[in-house]
Amino acid sequence: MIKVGIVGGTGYTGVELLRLLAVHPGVELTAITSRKEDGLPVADMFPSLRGRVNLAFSAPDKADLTQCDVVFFATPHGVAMAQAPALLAAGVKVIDLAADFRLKDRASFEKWYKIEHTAPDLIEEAVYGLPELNREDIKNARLIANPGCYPTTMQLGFMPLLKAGLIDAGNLIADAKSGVSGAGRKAEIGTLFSESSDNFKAYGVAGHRHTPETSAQLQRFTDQKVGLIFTPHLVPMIRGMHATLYARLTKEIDDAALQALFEAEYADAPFVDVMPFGSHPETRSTRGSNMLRLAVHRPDGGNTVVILVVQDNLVKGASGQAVQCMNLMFGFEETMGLEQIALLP
Ligand SMILES: NC(=O)C1=CN([C@@H]2O[C@H](COP(=O)(O)OP(=O)(O)OC[C@H]3O[C@@H](n4cnc5c(N)ncnc54)[C@H](OP(=O)(O)O)[C@@H]3O)[C@@H](O)[C@H]2O)C=CC1
Ligand SMILES: CC(=O)N[C@@H](CCC(=O)OP(=O)(O)O)C(=O)O
Repeated sequence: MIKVGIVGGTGYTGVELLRLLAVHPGVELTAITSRKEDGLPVADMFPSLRGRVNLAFSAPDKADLTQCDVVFFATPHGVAMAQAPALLAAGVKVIDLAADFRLKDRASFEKWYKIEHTAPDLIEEAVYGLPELNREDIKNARLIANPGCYPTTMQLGFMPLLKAGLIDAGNLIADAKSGVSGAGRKAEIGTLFSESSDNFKAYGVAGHRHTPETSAQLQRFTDQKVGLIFTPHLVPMIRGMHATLYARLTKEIDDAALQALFEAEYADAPFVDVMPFGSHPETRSTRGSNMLRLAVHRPDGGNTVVILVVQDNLVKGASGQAVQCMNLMFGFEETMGLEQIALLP
């Protein structure tokens, strides 16, 4: 059994980590922090965890995280970078669900997140926690930068096409929609029921911080300069993400070969489901599960490939992916504790 701590246990990704880790056979939860709820039993705040999590929240300065084997940061950007150096020095592995270590270019991080990086020495060491791209590096990592939810869909959709040199890398388009839980549990006008229900809108069209994250990662797979237009939208559902990705083919390939390319790429990826060519994945087929499903399309047999990608933003888009990384880092089966089937209807 490994000892696990969670910083930020009261937020949406924090409680999702608790849901997954409470029944993970290789894990003992030993510390869960909250600045505001020090001393409150976790199950008093989240009755879904009654009888499963018997700990109380502790204030961050009271929790002895150095006793843990691994600490997850389910916190806003900037928290993990302040605490990771001391934890790593004490031999504790760190998985950050925020963006502190996702961008290798410090200037780009500071531009997009508008905070100074206080642990720049760790940026190079951090491993980007997308197992389908970095499985071997994750196994040996001490520090994981867990990907953003939108970047997971975009990378897993575009990567096989880029690797095969089939598309114009300079003209990638991603039109993506997120459920409201993607914005976290903090109070914000835009996520009020009366603002976000029965409504649909784009945001961040002029530039979103997930564009540089996705472009930088995809750049590893092509010699062409990656150019990505990414438009996020907020949809009136609680969980779920749907990305529609467009790419222009630059080489001849038939539909069967295109499908075979994706199937071969993800043959050993337990959480990527390549659906039949031309099918229409639904977000509800992933709700509460760590599966990402995708389907390849080619409208009118032309030279535009459309990839449809769905996932649960809180599971494969955040906490499930973080547990998948933990499994790899500690030699557990990659799927351990992550085999939930999506909730229907
Ligand atoms: N929601 C999603 O779908 C996804 C989120 N992410 C990322 O995961 C991280 C967490 O997101 P989410 O769970 O949605 O956020 P929430 O706003 O729901 O939760 C944030 C948590 O962090 C704690 N917290 C806030 N500030 C501090 C601080 N300075 N020090 C210690 N703890 C703090 C809060 O607890 P308290 O106030 O009780 O201390 C709370 O538990 C973010 O970086 C987000 O960008 C990534 C992918 C998807
Ligand atoms: C719906 C919504 O607001 N979503 C968030 C993304 C959540 C997320 O994944 O944040 P990080 O990857 O940066 O950690 C947003 O667009 O800012």
